[in-house]
Amino acid sequence: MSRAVLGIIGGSGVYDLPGLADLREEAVGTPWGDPSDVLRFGRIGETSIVFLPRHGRGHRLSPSDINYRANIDAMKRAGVTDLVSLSACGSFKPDLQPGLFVLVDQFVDRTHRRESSFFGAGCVAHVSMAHPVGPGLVARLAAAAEKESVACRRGGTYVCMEGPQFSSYAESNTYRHLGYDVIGMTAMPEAKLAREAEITYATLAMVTDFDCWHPEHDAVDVADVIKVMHRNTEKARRVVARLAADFPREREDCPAGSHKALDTAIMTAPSARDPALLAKLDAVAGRVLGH
Ligand SMILES: CSC[C@H]1O[C@H](OP(=O)(O)O)[C@H](O)[C@@H]1O
Ligand SMILES: Nc1ncnc2[nH]cnc12
Repeated sequence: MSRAVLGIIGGSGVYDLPGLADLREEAVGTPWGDPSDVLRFGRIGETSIVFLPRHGRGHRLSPSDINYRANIDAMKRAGVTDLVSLSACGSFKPDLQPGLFVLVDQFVDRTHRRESSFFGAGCVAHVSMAHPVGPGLVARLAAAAEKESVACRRGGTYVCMEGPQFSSYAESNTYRHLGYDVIGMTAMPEAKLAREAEITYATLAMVTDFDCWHPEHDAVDVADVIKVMHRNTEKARRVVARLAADFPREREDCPAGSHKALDTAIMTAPSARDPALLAKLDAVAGRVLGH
């Protein structure tokens, strides 16, 4: 058993987490480069919290320029066991309206210019992404939203596009006809890297717009997203505060296997492993590599 530490990654419009007790900031370096910002450490009740704004304070980083590996590695170094990702998203369903929160349970990765694995030449690993979010963490988020009377839908598929431009009408309709629920630009490779790092992950997707497919709504622009996020941010913070207040002291085993994702994932024979890559994997894979 290990002590539970709750990580929060803030997305568009969520650049801080007010109300953390014992707040301190630390620039955490990683072998993969610098995370998007300093990590903010604190506590809500007895639960340790680590907060990171994924685009950096002031929203300096575009989705394609975020160093997702550094962000997840830094969270791992900070001891994070469970990670909640807050994300603005567009909706493909008439009943998933702006203002609604969606606890997505599947992702489709359409990104193409991001580093999406800690592993590679010299240490090859294949983790399962069949069930990318932690069901226990999702259940806790759903309970927190309910207690805070924040409207929240459980389940849904988030398609992650490269961006930074929003989708064309043809793309939007294609995703809609494929049955996807929401669209954003950041959950991938974040969720994949969290799984490789054996961190339990969940996305709280906050609907801000109908992208550009809806005949009764204008095509999304940044002003729409900001307007809705101004209303969403306070709700998201309340859900996080409630989640933290009710969080267990010890890390719970994840039914999706996040806590032991690397048990059977590494293919490369010990004798064929690259010492330089193994050194970089000290935090992410230290449990199985014996660092
Ligand atoms: C400002 S609209 C597009 C932007 O918003 C979402 O960011 P995040 O997931 O970090 O909340 C979307 O993925 C885009 O990065
Ligand atoms: N329609 C949309 N497409 C991609 N990312 C988004 N973030 C918020 N709304 C979005």
